[in-house]
Amino acid sequence: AAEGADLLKATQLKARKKRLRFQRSKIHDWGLVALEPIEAEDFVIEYVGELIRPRISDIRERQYEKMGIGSSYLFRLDDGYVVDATKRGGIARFINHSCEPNCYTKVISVEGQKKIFIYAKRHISAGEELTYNYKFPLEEKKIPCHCGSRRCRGSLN
Ligand SMILES: Nc1ncnc2c1ncn2[C@@H]1O[C@H](CN(CC[C@H](N)C(=O)O)CC2CN(Cc3cccs3)C2)[C@@H](O)[C@H]1O
Repeated sequence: AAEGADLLKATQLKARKKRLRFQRSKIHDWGLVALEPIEAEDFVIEYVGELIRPRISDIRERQYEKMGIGSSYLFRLDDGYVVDATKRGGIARFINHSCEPNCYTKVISVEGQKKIFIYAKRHISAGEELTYNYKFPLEEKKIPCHCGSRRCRGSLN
């Protein structure tokens, strides 16, 4: 019964899929833009990728670095697991970071499978670029942030 409810919930989330477009970003390379207004707390999109164990993600991260695809499309979960959208991923992987984001992410277990859902933090107008806080861990080597928001922290990590 619980499984069914989860599945139903996930399906309902899917049903309200928003019209989004992948295009050049003012923040970095490519980004995702809302083609229609999105209400606060609305479900926007799922961050689809492969769920991989911590060890595998370390190996892949080194691989991606070597292949020069820069910071990969790895979305780290709190328990160390990672959703890797590099090879098999949805367009959510193009959402950029902002220090004042208009979206936020939630990890929900659907039938025991962890999924990353992205919701609107506030009303988003058509034409706005979607952003969420990457919450990267602090590092020595800084990635400068170009979110352009007034309270920008200056770096992603
Ligand atoms: N507020 C920000 N300020 C500066 N840089 C940002 C910001 N927010 C995202 N970033 C960059 O974007 C990567 C996250 N990327 C999100 C989409 C990206 N815009 C894209 O076009 O692919 C995914 C990674 C995978 N990499 C492939 C590459 C494409 C071009 C050079 S490397 C980018 C991050 O790791 C950053 O390097």
